[in-house]
Amino acid sequence: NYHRKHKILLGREVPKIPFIPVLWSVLTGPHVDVLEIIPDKYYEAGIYKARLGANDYYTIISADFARTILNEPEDIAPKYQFSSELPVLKFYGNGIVFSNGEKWRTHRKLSNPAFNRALSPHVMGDVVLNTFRYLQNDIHKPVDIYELLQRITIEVLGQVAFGYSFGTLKSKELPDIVRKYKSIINHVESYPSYVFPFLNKLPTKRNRIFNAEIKDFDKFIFEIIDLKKIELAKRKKLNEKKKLNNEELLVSMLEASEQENINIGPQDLRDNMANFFSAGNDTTSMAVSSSIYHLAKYPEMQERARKEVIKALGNEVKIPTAEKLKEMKYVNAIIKESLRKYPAPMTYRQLQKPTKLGEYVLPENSIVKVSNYGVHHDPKHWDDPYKFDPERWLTNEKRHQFSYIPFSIGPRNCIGQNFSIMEQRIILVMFLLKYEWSLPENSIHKEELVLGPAFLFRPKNLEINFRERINLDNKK
Ligand code: HEM
Repeated sequence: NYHRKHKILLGREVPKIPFIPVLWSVLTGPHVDVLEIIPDKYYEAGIYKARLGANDYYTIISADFARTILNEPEDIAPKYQFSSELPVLKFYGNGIVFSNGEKWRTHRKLSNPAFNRALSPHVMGDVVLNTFRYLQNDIHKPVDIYELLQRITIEVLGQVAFGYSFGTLKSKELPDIVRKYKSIINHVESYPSYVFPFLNKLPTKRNRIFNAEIKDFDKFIFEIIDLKKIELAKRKKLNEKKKLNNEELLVSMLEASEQENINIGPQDLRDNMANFFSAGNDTTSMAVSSSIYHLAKYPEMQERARKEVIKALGNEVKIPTAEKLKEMKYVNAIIKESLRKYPAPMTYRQLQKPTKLGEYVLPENSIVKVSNYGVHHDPKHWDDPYKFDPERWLTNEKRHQFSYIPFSIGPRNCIGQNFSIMEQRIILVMFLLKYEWSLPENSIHKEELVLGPAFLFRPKNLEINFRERINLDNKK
């Protein structure tokens, strides 16, 4: 009667995941929603819900439902607002990733010019060359590939975001600020802090360390912002023709704010730098880890990819051009397939109006997660969905536009997707030229990639054996 009186649509009951798997996932640290293998009954519905703490979370695994949610204007399906007590918001602040409304629109407007310009492969390529030097003396030992890729992506982001070299590839010892940053991210991803928010207020040792690390990270970013502002003002005063390198995200944002006459304060700049930094680091590291892992598991794919690279670039280690990178169809199919199997699973929205999804009606204020992982494994759109198969990208088969959404689609899609694709291509192509690689005999990943307990996908101690094909003087 209440529903009828208030003209609220009624829909079918959304299938619910039983409490035990949800609890298990919380205790063991989830990496994919709650379910790693999604039963067909949920695919028939295209949606399921799970109760965590005080809330029901609706998870969308159908391409059609994903289209409905992701195409909603950003004020109808805004990002879900986590409580500001949570470590995730203490680190991300009110930057582009979690803000909504006018704030988000301003962030996006000021960030667009930097991400829309054509990228040069040289900064990334130089970092990969430094990686080869870094690995040189230890190449006979197994390499923790995810850890190595984090070093690479952090170094690339430091240089591209604010023209700063962290020096992650100079020695095994990580620079102090990078160690703190990684420790911050570990805490941000700790699941109990979401389910039992009161834990974040307790004066525990971990909370104290976290707060101190955030303070140090902020100090570091604020100093860089000040430096760039001074440099920019100096150049303007001298009316220098030679501009600052506006390929750097920070400089580009400062310039865009002047041109658009929008005053962006240091806190907003800090928040956005922290957002670009963490949104672009572990995601890309995971994507390349998956490509390298699958090429280790399937040596015939590795050989085929290498042949393609050598045909395009010659049999020597060099930085590829952006045009050459696009030509390599098989390498690009591997990258696409890696992003299909292990996408970034975080897309939380809170509906501002009741929303109809097929036979279901989600009430106003529902918390909805579009599961890129779920959508990417729907047997309606993917044959043998759990199989790693780059071949599926080499046919002309037409697919539902929303069946493949590793970077999301719609107003809140990933602003760094071209950046990441370029980075993945450069790393993979240069590694294929420089090394051959395989899984160690006793690898726990022989059958399937074993994931660690984290919010984003992350391999568990993935070691790879590398063998040098060509040395740095291009001798075989
Ligand atoms: C393989 C690599 C990457 C993947 C899979 C990925 C995936 C995604 C996804 C799914 C979203 C939407 C999140 C949501 O709706 O809640 C997103 C947003 C975002 N990504 Fe990425 N991303 C990657 C790399 C990057 C890089 C390299 C950067 C920056 C340097 C970046 C910056 C961002 C930002 C700033 C947003 C928020 C955009 C907005 O809300 O307007 N990402 N990303």
